[in-house]
Amino acid sequence: MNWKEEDNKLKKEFEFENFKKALDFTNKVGEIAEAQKHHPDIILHDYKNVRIEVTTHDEGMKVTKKDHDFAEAVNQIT
Ligand SMILES: C[C@H](O)[C@H](O)[C@H]1CNC2=NC(N)=NC(=O)C2=N1
Repeated sequence: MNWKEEDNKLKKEFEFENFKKALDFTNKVGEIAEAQKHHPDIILHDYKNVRIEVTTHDEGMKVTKKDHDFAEAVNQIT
């Protein structure tokens, strides 16, 4: 599935084989966030699932091109 837009956020759920892979992915997402200076909420839950949610705080919590660019960069590492 691609990213869903809900509550003024882009959201996507990822499932991995195990906790280590989920954590590694989480760290890679963090690198992208730092590189783009655009930071998501990253929820690692049920030991092997990661939910990413992103919105643009500087625009009053609205979805902008920055969020779409961020989502595309995350898609590239999955
Ligand atoms: C100065 C700094 O780059 C800005 O405050 C950045 C930080 N990371 C950010 N992350 C997100 N999701 N939205 C923002 O508006 C935002 N602004």
